[in-house]
Amino acid sequence: MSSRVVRALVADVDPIPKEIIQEFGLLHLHEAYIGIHQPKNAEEADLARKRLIFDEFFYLQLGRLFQMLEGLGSQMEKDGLLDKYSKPELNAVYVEDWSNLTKKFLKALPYSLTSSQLSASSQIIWDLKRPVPMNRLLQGDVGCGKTIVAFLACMEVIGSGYQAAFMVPTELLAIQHYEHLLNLLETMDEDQPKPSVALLTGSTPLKQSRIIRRDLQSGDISMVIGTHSLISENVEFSALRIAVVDEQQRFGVIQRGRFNSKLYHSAPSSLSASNTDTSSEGDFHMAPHVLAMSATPIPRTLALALYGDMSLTQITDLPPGRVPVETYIFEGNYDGFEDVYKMMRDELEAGGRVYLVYPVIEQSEQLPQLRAATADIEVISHRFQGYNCGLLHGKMKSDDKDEALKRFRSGVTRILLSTQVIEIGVDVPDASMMVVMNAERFGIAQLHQLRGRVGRGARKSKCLLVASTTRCLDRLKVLEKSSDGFYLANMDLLLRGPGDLLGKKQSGHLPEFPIARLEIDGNILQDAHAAALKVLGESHDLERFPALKAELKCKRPRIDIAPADLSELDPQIITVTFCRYWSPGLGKFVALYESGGWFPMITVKMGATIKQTNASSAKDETHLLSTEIAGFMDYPISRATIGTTRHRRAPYGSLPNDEDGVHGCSMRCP
Ligand SMILES: Nc1ncnc2c1ncn2[C@@H]1O[C@H](COP(=O)(O)OP(=O)(O)OP(=O)(O)O)[C@@H](O)[C@H]1O
Repeated sequence: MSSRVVRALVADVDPIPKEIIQEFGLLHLHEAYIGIHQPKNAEEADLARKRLIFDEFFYLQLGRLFQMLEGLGSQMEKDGLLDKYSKPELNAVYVEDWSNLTKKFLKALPYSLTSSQLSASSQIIWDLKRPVPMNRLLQGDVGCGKTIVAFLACMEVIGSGYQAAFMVPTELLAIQHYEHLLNLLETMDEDQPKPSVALLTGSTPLKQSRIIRRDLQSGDISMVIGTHSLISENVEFSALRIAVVDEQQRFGVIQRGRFNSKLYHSAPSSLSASNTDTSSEGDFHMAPHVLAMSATPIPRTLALALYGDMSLTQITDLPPGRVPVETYIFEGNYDGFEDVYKMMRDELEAGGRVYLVYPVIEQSEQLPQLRAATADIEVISHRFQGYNCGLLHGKMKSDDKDEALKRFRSGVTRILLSTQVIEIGVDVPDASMMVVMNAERFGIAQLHQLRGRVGRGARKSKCLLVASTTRCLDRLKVLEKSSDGFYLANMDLLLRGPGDLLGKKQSGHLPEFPIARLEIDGNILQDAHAAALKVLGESHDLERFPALKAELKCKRPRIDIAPADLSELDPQIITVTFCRYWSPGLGKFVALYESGGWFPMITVKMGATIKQTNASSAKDETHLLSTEIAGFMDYPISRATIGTTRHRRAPYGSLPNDEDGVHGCSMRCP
């Protein structure tokens, strides 16, 4: 059968331009089809496979970039976008041209930025000065100093009179960042008005949170740090210009995207008096810039496949003076624990501070082999008399958690028994030892994160991983050998595949690749990305490559657009509702859009604002889903196609919640 099909193939079927085929050493598509079915030798089979994989990646990258270009107005913006992706190093604003506030903040830091931090900040500030919303992922190994880069970005927009929001996944982290920022602002020169900063979390008392919300709306507060409370509907900003999402892998695409509905409408606030900003009136209705930060390094291949529509910035160096954490693996038997306790005692006697990390808070009958934090505190206190022990876990009240961390930070407690609640972001530079109980319960990337809680100061630090059985020792050994998060992530990718590495939440957003395997085909993906940039660089709208354009169109989801009454549509405010199942019973729905792919693109009329609100006739579920679409609005928005749509499963990926392959996406006028 297959040989008959192969014989019937027309030779001239290749939509990819000849120059790309030559430059990237590809087989012609016809040869690839023959080669994959009837290879003459292994080399030909390999080349055929490479070509077919290239196509899988190429159309994905081309589709995303094409969508992004479509969303931009002028030729200059389009050139700018392609330039940004092809030569990111050229798009940087040097320190002299940062806003006065940012420069003063930089000057007040107790250290100099590393070269990676400086170049990341310069690239981000370049983006902030453009009238197109930034969508950037800042990656780096644990403890590399991403927070300060994000703070600088916030200062830049505040210095230009706008507001900044900084969202983190836990309260503990929110408090830590808040206090850190206040300390830094404290040391700044007095002659400059200082930004007012607020902390908003689920535990903020109602009265206080009302005041904060009022001041955010009026513009009296320039920056807010908090948990996902920041994206709740009742938080409104007067001029939100940047949303920083720390530890972005903890938030879904949906939550990140919610910032997009917090468009800014009003003129810049009081701090703009001293600004050097070049923003124009044209960005009046712009969605905020989004700076996502990821502490679990993701191999570049995966990042491209996952976030092909985001600019990527990596911090590749660590602050000077860091000594790599020494890692030791122990078996959790009697001798193993005696060795561990001995090392702990030595560390404490030498003035160090120790984290003990447990997989569970309380002992469980089902899993008696797991050591539990609360159950162990007596044992440890007894064993290490003379050293105060503290307890920290997710079930404690917010104030108690904060207090426990403060006591550890100040050295009142020298041993902190904790769960993985400390895994992300906790920064106690004097902590010098970490012991992880039942270490086999944690993934490699997670252990690397945990280990990153020590070795953050100049003191030499150690990490002791205690495994329950000998069987698990080998898997943990990779941590003994390497302290490079990118290397470990690559190992994880190779050993366990992208699904396990990313976890369910993130890997659900990976497109499907029938032939390619991300863990081994990363080079082809990079080539495909470069090829897509090249093609679009030569012809933004692909008019010069009609066969390619036609092919791309076939690869996008098919959409039937029903006619709708446009007369009532206010082009300034359009409400978007996303229904898993399209239902004509939901009232007068109009609109949505013409393309899809892995992320559907929402296109709205020039100058229009998408405001996401609750559709009045919608039930709860619809409302919930209505917020999901916001997650896809990471694009500059410029054009509208009005109608009601249904589309089939995207051939190169699927939409979240794509259970039956049929979606309805609707846009509704208010
Ligand atoms: N250039 C620098 N020189 C010296 N210390 C620095 C520098 N940059 C940051 N630091 C310090 O390094 C520590 C780690 O920084 P930060 O908390 O920003 O790391 P991070 O990248 O967010 O890491 P993690 O993901 O582990 O939380 C902090 O104590 C910070 O003050």
